[in-house]
Amino acid sequence: MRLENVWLRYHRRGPWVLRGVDVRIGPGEVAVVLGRNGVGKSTLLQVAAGVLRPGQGRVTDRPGRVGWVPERFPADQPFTVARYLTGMARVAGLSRAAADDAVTAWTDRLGLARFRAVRLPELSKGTAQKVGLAQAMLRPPGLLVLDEPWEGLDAATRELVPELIDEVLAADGAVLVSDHRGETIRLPGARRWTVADGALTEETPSADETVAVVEVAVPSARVASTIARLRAEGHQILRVRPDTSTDAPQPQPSAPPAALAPPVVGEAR
Ligand SMILES: Nc1ncnc2c1ncn2[C@@H]1O[C@H](COP(=O)(O)OP(=O)(O)OP(=O)(O)O)[C@@H](O)[C@H]1O
Repeated sequence: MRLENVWLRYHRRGPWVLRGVDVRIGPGEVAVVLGRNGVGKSTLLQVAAGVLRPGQGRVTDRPGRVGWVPERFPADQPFTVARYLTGMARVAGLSRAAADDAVTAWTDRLGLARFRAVRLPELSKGTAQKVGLAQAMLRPPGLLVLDEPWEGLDAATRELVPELIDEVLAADGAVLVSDHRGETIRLPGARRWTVADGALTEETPSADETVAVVEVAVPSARVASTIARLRAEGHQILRVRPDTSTDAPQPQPSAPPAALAPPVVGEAR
């Protein structure tokens, strides 16, 4: 997909928010959009997603299926979670049966199962954000656009966001994500676009930004505190999984101590 000389302003005589943005993103690529508050990150994402049309310039080769997660999910709609998501799945072109399956799968995965019969306006902000995330993923998108997706989410769902991004990339989709909390700073392989004064510049990655994934094992009781400490040190938590080796025969006394520790925390720097 390419944004070609894109200019955008919200009012006829208003200031230009985007001034001649020219950028391209390909299948399997993720770009993090950075910049100070009010600089135009959301505006850029909305142009990319097709929510806003540029005043001048154009967007070409946008994938057919776009998943758009706005900064604030518009929860002021008179539907239950299940009705809303099923409707969105149908709009995305799924058959009734496939829509039902997708809604079940995504509400389960995002911890929304017990909210299926709850009306959108009654949801907390974080739960509504999860519905926004589910809605974008019901049908695998060729372009996933996430505007500050970590805002208001609980810790477990925040962990899931990089996983969802990876899944879209693995299926050759492209992902754009804005971030003012620095959560994506170590999204492995992400391009970094900075918006300032209406223009977009791309940082060229330097060699010391390459990442490695390190698995560490900690006692179950210390998982939460370890995650908090690693995050505070600027590491990205990729996933937390139980240690399956506890199902295996007991290790011999000579086995390394790591084999005895139950859960494993994966992290990258
Ligand atoms: N619907 C709108 N009508 C008029 N002006 C708008 C509208 N939406 C955004 N703007 C203005 O456009 C500029 C860019 O806003 P935008 O939301 O894209 O910035 P942002 O970088 O995403 O900010 P934040 O980090 O606070 O979300 C701001 O000056 C904002 O006030």
